[in-house]
Amino acid sequence: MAEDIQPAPVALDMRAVSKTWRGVAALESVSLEVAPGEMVALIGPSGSGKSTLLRIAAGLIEADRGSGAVALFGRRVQEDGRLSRGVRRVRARVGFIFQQFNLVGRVSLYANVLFGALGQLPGWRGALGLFPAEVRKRAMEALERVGIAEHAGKRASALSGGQQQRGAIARALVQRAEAIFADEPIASLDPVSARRVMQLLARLNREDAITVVVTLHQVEYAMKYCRRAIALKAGRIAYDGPIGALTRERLIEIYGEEYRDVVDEEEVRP
Ligand SMILES: Nc1ncnc2c1ncn2[C@@H]1O[C@H](COP(=O)(O)OP(=O)(O)OP(=O)(O)O)[C@@H](O)[C@H]1O
Repeated sequence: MAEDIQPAPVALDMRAVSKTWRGVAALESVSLEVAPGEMVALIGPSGSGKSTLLRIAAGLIEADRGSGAVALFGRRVQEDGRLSRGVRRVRARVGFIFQQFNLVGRVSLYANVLFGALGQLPGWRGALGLFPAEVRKRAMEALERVGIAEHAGKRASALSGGQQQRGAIARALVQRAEAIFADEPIASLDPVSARRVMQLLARLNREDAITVVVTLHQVEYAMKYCRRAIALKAGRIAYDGPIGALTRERLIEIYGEEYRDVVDEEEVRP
């Protein structure tokens, strides 16, 4: 008898998700799917709901009661505004990267990267800092991969923003994250560091098939590194499709009339 072939579960599946903060709607019935191995830019004006969406997707916050289900790799994260009981296990499959790097400043970069493996160890080993040799080897390999191994022994707080951000990505590698959700990872970085971080995310997506969802303020970066864009406007999906089809007029619809001036100014620059 032929075996049933199960389709691979989608990496992120959100159904009719709404979120209201003290009476203000941040997300209104948002539904989307991200396939494993995609690299998706989440764009839209300030306050359009990008961070809220990413946090709900990772199970860091609960959606409103009455919302549909959110699943990662076929596992329930939350439904009807309640986190599922297994949410920690599901969350462990996602590396979350924040604008402000989120490393522990007073310990070494190396220790921060090791922390990525905490979920894989029995609690007491992690608490005592007893990381097996194999994990320590993986931590150094991850630091080499992101190009900052020579800084391993430095306190995280002594590193530049770009180095800290690459450290956060190395931590996600040690975590063996299957997806990386990056919330404005380059907003605090200079253009050279920003490019490095985006190149790194694109490389991990390409070489390791890590699913990447990245919120970006700069549309140019989205165009350069992502094939698909999801645009939010006032908590609703205003665009979901190939980045190449995001025309100037569509962008003006998303960002408002003033965006026309931004584009025009850029066009007349020598
Ligand atoms: N913790 C919170 N408490 C109250 N309101 C919040 C909270 N977080 C977000 N909001 C509100 O929800 C809406 C969406 O915010 P969100 O941060 O998700 O947007 P965003 O698109 O990520 O914005 P930005 O690009 O400026 O980071 C905004 O009106 C914001 O003020």
